[in-house]
Amino acid sequence: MPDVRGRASATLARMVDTLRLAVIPGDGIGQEVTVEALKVLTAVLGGGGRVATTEYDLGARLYHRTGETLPDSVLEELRGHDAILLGAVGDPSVPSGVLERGLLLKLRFALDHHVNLRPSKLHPGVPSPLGDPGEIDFVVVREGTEGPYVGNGGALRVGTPQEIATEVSVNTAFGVERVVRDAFARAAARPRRKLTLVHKHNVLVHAGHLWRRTVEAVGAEFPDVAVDYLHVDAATIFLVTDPARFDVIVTDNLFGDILTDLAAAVTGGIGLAASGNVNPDRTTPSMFEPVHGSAPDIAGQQIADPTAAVLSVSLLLAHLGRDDLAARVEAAVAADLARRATGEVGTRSTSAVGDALAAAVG
Ligand SMILES: NC(=O)C1=CN([C@@H]2O[C@H](COP(=O)(O)OP(=O)(O)OC[C@H]3O[C@@H](n4cnc5c(N)ncnc54)[C@H](O)[C@@H]3O)[C@@H](O)[C@H]2O)C=CC1
Ligand SMILES: CC(C)CC(=O)C(=O)O
Ligand SMILES: [Mg+2]
Repeated sequence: MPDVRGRASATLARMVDTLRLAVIPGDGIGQEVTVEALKVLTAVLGGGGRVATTEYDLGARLYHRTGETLPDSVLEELRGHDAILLGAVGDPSVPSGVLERGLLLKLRFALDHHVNLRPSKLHPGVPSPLGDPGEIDFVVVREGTEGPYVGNGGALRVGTPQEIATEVSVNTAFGVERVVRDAFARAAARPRRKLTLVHKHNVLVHAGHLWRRTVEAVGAEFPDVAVDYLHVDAATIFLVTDPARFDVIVTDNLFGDILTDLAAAVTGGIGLAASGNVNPDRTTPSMFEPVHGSAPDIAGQQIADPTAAVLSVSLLLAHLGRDDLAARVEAAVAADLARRATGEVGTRSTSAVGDALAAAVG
C-alpha cells in the first residue's frame, strides 16, 4: 500500500517551496495556450522561483523525428513530478489515433488517471447559445481508464466489403466502483448533493447494469445524495433544454468525452472548458489540460482562447491543496469574462488574454 498521505503532504510541503511541474505543450494550439497557463501559474505562485518546470517535446514533432510517441524513459521521468500540465495532442500530419492513443491515452492509463474531472459553469455575462438557461454549475466525473478507449478491438478483412471492426468497451467492477465512489464523494460535498448516472443500460446491458448496480450499492453509503439516471441520448436533450438540473454526472469514458464537449458549448464554448485527469490516490502525478484538442484550424494564429488551459491550472492548484490560489485564478477568469461581456475588452490575442489573467492573479 503506497504511503498516500505521506506523498500528499510532501507535495503540499514542496508547494510552499517549489512545485515540480512537467509541461507537455503538445500540438497545435496546445503550444500557444500552455504558455499562457504557465504565465498565470507562475504569477499566482508569486514568481518563477516557485515552480520548476520541465518541458517535454512530445507530439507530432517527436513522432516525425523518431517514430516515438511516449518513450518509456520519459514516462518514468514524468512520475517524478508533482503534476503535469498538458496542452493538446493530435496533428493532421500524423495518422489519426497515433498520438491520441500512443501519447494522451497512454499517459492517462499508465498514470492511472481514473477520474477525469470536467467542471461546467456558466459564468455571469457569458453568452450561452441557450439564451438564458438559468444557473449552470455541474461537474462531469468521467471514467478515464476503461470503456471503449482501452484499445480492445481489431479489424478483419480491412478495406474489403466484408470488413469487420470491433472496439470492445471494458468495464470492471473495480474500475466502475472507484469512479462512482469518487463521484458520490464529490456530490456529497456540494450544496445540491445530486448525482446523475448517465449510461445506456437499456441497450448496453452488460456494462450498463454493472454501472447501475454499482451506483445503487455505493449510493447506500451516501444517503444524503439524491440519485438520478438518464440514458445518454436523453442526457443530451436535458443538457440543452434544462442544464440547470445537473450537479454531478458520473459516466463512462466515451459518454463523458462527448457530453463534456456539449457541456462546454452551452457554457460559453470549448475555449473555456478545463479538465483534470486525476489519480485521487496520489500515487502518480495527475495531469491537467483543457477539454479541447489541438484545433489545427486555428493553430499558430494566436486566436485560441487560453482560458480553458488557465482554468486547468486552477484545478491543478486545488488538487495540490491550494484552494486559495485556485480560487484566485478562477476569480481572475470570472472577472475577465465579465469584462468581455460588457465590451470593456474586445478581441484579444491568445497572449494578451494570458497577460491580463497573469496580471490579475499576481
Ligand atoms: N485532449 C486532447 O489532446 C484532445 C485532442 N484532440 C485532437 O485534436 C485534433 C483536433 O480535434 P477536433 O475534433 O477538431 O477538436 P478541437 O477541440 O481541437 O477543435 C474543435 C473546434 O473548437 C475550436 N477550438 C478548440 N479549442 C479552442 C480554443 N481554445 N479557442 C477557440 N476555439 C477553440 C477549434 O478551432 C475547432 O473549430 C485531433 O487530432 C483530435 O484527435 C481532440 C480532443 C482532445
Ligand atoms: C483525443 C481523445 C483521446 C480524448 C478526448 O477527446 C478527450 O479526452 O476529450
Ligand atoms: Mg474530447
